[in-house]
Amino acid sequence: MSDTVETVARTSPAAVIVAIDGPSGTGKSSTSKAVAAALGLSYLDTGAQYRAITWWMLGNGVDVDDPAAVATAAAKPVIVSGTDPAAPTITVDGVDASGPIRTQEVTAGVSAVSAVPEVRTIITELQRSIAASAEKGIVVEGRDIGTTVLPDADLKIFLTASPEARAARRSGELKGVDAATTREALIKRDTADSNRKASPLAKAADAVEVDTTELTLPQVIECVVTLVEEKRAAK
Ligand SMILES: Nc1ncnc2c1ncn2[C@@H]1O[C@H](COP(=O)(O)OP(=O)(O)OP(=O)(O)O)[C@@H](O)[C@H]1O
Ligand SMILES: Nc1ccn([C@H]2C[C@H](O)[C@@H](COP(=O)(O)O)O2)c(=O)n1
Repeated sequence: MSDTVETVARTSPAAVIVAIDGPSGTGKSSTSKAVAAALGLSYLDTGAQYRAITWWMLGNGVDVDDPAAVATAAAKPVIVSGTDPAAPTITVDGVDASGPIRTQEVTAGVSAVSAVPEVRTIITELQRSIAASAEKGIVVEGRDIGTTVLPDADLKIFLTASPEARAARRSGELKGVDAATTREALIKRDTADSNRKASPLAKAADAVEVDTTELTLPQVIECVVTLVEEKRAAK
């Protein structure tokens, strides 16, 4: 029996596992949190976990551009994710990391750290165990959830949006940073995440693709809630 089959078998039969993947700024976090809250499911932001391990590396003098050094240190930090969609949390060695993991320094280093296979093995194991303990089910968002972490998920969604739309959304958050700079930065990160060898950003063959370019956030949420409800009814 594969790890994933065990994961699904340990959750209640009514539990629904939803994988939401896609490039940066497509709306994964906003959508996943809202869908989980609306349906009483847990929520896991896997990008936050990769950011947390990157933050620890930076704070502990590990060169994030040295894959061997990152691999050697990968098992040292203890990362804990809280899965309440109304108040998701992330700690590293017991310290709240929710603010520091969003800095530019972490954003610039996270693609290199998350490309290291030893890092992915540890974080993937953690993600599967969190999904397995979500009694009512869970919405897990990231880059490789449908392809690698939870290939037997009940529903897989792949969100997309044009680079222009994604840059405009991010520029709205990052006051003072122009859309062209933001666009270049997110394309650079997507390219690195899509081209790494270890479980790259990719759409699973059985994922439903939702292009959010012309959709409002409430429209995307409604679309995904409907898809989850259909899956639940068919279980
Ligand atoms: N359909 C939409 N229309 C307009 N704005 C949106 C839409 N979806 C998300 N946003 C906004 O875009 C920004 C990025 O969304 P979000 O953080 O959910 O994306 P993400 O895919 O999780 O990004 P990342 O992978 O970089 O964490 C947020 O400010 C969010 O409110
Ligand atoms: N399943 C995942 C989730 C995230 N990553 C990496 C790649 C991203 O650039 C980075 C930060 O994610 P974000 O907070 O922007 O969603 O983490 C990954 O490799 N696999």
